[in-house]
Amino acid sequence: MSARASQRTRIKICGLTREQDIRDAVAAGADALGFVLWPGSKRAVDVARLAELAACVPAFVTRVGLFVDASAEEIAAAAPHLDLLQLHGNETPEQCRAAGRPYIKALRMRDGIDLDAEAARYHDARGLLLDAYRPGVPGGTGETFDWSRIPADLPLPVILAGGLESGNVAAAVAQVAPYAVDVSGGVEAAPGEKSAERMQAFCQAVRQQR
Ligand SMILES: O=C(O)c1ccccc1NCC(=O)[C@H](O)[C@H](O)COP(=O)(O)O
Repeated sequence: MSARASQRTRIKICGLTREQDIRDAVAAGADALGFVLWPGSKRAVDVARLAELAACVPAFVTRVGLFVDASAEEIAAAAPHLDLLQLHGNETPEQCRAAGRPYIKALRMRDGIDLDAEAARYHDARGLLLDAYRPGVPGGTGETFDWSRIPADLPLPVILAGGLESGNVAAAVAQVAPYAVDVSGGVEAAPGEKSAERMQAFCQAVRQQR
């Protein structure tokens, strides 16, 4: 599927830690919800908490588990509560495949990254999530990157991430026409605590554009 297909933009809200935030995100119109299984995150949940939160997600909303260089055992323990993996570390294509689950590969936009080559390496990914690069920080930086660096004809769906919020997401969608947008810090009241108003504003801004 072309990353720039003319269809509605999917919305993923990442870093959910509270049941009410899940209800508010779904009411706002989120298509997918992300749960951070990396213990180093301010938004981390363990598998027991993931199980509780995942049980609150209604049908037809995708439960995405975010991992950073996790072991196969760690992924397998969480997988029963997830629909999709988001592999956000330095996982090789072989490690991604070894998880045996549908996955999206997060790529941080370091200088010189060749997205066409990365798309070929991760050809069986369900999409490429493109995020800002800050050395030593695996993700959730709240920073944008230069969207003009994204080739127009990538062969995988593009999930645009990094520093999006209600004030810039319409411009991002207009410029990149991604398959989906991903937001975490831009819809928070505090780390790990989403704001119903900010999620509403974000989803409305996306919908007004495409
Ligand atoms: O959220 C984190 O703490 C995190 C930690 C390690 C890897 C990824 C992490 N978050 C990723 C995301 O929340 C999103 O996929 C994306 O990076 C957007 O984040 P933001 O810039 O805050 O909107």
